[in-house]
Amino acid sequence: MTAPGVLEVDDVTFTYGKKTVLSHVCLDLAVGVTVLLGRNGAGKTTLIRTLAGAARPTAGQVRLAGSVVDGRVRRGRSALRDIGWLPQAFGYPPHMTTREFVTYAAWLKEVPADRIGPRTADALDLVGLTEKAEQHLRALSGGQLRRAGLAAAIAADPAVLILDEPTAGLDPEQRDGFHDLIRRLRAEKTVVVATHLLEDVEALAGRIVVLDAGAVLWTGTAEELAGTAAAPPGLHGLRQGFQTVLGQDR
Ligand SMILES: Nc1ncnc2c1ncn2[C@@H]1O[C@H](COP(=O)(O)OP(=O)(O)OP(=O)(O)O)[C@@H](O)[C@H]1O
Repeated sequence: MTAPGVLEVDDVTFTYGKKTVLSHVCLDLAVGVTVLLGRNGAGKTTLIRTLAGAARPTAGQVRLAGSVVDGRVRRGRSALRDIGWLPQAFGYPPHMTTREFVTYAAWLKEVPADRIGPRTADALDLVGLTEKAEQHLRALSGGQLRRAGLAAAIAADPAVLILDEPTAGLDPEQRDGFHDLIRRLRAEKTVVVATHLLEDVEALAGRIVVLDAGAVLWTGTAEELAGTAAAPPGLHGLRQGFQTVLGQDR
């Protein structure tokens, strides 16, 4: 039996027609933060969608606590209920209030009726949107909207939280706020963050998985990444390390 919260990626391959976008990806994602780092087009979003059960692998499986994550209900309880997902861009009903949006997300994830109110309140509190709870989503700023999306993703208190480029397009202050939030969640959840920003890697630490051309090229810590370029940790060292790791592919 796998440890609770471990998302197993077992030899996952994904193709669009003849184009292979993920190739034999194997990962065990455990409690804490794992950063999926890769250049544009490396396959991060495709892997994220596969982890979230939004895309079914062409071959291989994703499993959570032994249940296959593919959108189908197995043994009466879908693994998807335990997975929260914040896509890069998400559609939202502009006339819904923030509270209605998060409440709806909790309902979709089948949170028991008497728990929906408290869970929604907790999620809004965690992302700092309690004061905006009765505002329409269309009135929120980009950063607030992203936080509303995060509140929706955590509304059912999932064991796994999957975030696709959560800090893209945010200003430095909003980005710091998001990093703080993720650091708070990582103690008890399996958090997977796809990014191409080394600032995210530096702020979130955790485990790094470098994805390139659809394959896992390297895994390790931030210190180890900088170490591949014999550089000290820090943004500059991470950049040098990332380039060194990518260069090893050629
Ligand atoms: N619907 C699709 N049909 C065909 N090819 C696709 C489709 N979606 C993505 N791809 C291709 O799959 C590859 C991986 O894309 P993906 O979006 O997963 O990468 P990414 O690492 O998330 O990139 P980015 O950082 O730019 O978001 C790219 O070459 C992309 O062009």
